Amino acid sequence: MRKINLALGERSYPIYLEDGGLNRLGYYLQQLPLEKKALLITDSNVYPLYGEKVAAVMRQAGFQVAVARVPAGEQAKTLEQAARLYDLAFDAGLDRSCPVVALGGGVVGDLAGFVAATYMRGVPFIQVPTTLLAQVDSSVGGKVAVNHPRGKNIIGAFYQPRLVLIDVATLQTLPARQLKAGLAEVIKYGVIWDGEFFQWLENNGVRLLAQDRDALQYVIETCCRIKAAVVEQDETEQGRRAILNYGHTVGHAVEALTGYDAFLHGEAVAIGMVIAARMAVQQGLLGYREYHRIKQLIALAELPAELPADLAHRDILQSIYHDKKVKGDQLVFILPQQIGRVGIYRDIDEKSVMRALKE
Ligand SMILES: NC(=O)c1ccc[n+]([C@@H]2O[C@H](COP(=O)([O-])OP(=O)(O)OC[C@H]3O[C@@H](n4cnc5c(N)ncnc54)[C@H](O)[C@@H]3O)[C@@H](O)[C@H]2O)c1
Ligand SMILES: O=C(O)C(=O)C[C@@H](O)[C@H](O)[C@H](O)COP(=O)(O)O
Ligand SMILES: [Zn+2]
Repeated sequence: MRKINLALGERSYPIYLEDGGLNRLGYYLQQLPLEKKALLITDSNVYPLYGEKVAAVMRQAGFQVAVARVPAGEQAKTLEQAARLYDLAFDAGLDRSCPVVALGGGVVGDLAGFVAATYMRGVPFIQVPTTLLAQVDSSVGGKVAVNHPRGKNIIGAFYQPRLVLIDVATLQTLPARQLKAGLAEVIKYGVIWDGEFFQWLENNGVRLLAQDRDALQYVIETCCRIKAAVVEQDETEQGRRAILNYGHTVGHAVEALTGYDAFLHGEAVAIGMVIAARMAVQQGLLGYREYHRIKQLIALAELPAELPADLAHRDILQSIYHDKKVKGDQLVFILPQQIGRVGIYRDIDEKSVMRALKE
């Protein structure tokens, strides 16, 4: 078992990385000051795989467990689903010391986290991520949210979990497309933070596609350490944390404009990362060779790199104005300066955006 401690002043929480760790969730929960009633939130795909096993482990640890299933996929990240989960929390008799446990990918984690943050103004929240994307990104750092028809993650909070338990064994059942989508956020860390990690990915990416356990463990731990370091510097994204949004300015627009359906989050972010890198070249910030390396690694991960032809660039531009990084009428982009370092640019004009959207 590997452990990372994410420290935010007096508040800190453990991130456990343990192959087969689902079996020890009860033990980890017993280390926390929790009342013994819990709401376990999962989705329709994850429940048959792990739901009852995790509920049994929690019951062996003395918890009364109510299990809630939401539909699988992005469409579940809504206020309507949150309202249904509040009812279930009431029915289960949860008080303010009773945990909400998220068992699933980033959608379950964001939705369950939003419910935990707002039910009775906040109850303990436990993250048990089961996709690569959730294990390397969404389960760490406290961003929780639901979508609004007019934008991604528009209704949410910063709400840290008490505990994150990452069991790489759960990735064995993850569909290949979902694994690849998680690689987008993995590649992101190489571009924004660690050029040597990026180079490791260039040399070992195929091992990840083949679900090489050691490679996955190394990547998950590396990404969690990077995310923890960034969140510790700027928990509520007043500045530096925005670098974790690299690729998301256009990525979120692609998701919203295609109905949160045609592209998985990681796929949309991959497109956004290439466009931001192209913009960096056009702005004279990044060399063409580095841009090409980013495009090549995204291709190695079998991720999309360009916008769908039927997506109007004007619509993307309009959607970007809803981005949460926007201040006033300033468009904000996270642009690579080299592989391993990005800058936050608040002075990007519409003409530059339209130029970068073109291949
Ligand atoms: N809060 C954050 O910091 C943060 C970071 C990145 C992404 N996100 C959000 O995360 C979401 C994307 O998360 P995701 O990519 O995990 O998608 P997801 O939660 O939709 O899961 C992907 C699919 O895989 C299934 N699944 C999950 N675990 C499985 C397993 N072990 N075996 C088989 N099937 C499994 C799910 O049922 C779903 O159908 C987006 O909404 C994005 O906005 C949030
Ligand atoms: O944790 C962060 O900060 C991130 O930006 C991580 C992103 O990968 C993630 O998709 C996040 O939900 C996007 O943040 P948002 O504030 O643009 O919704
Ligand atoms: Zn993301």
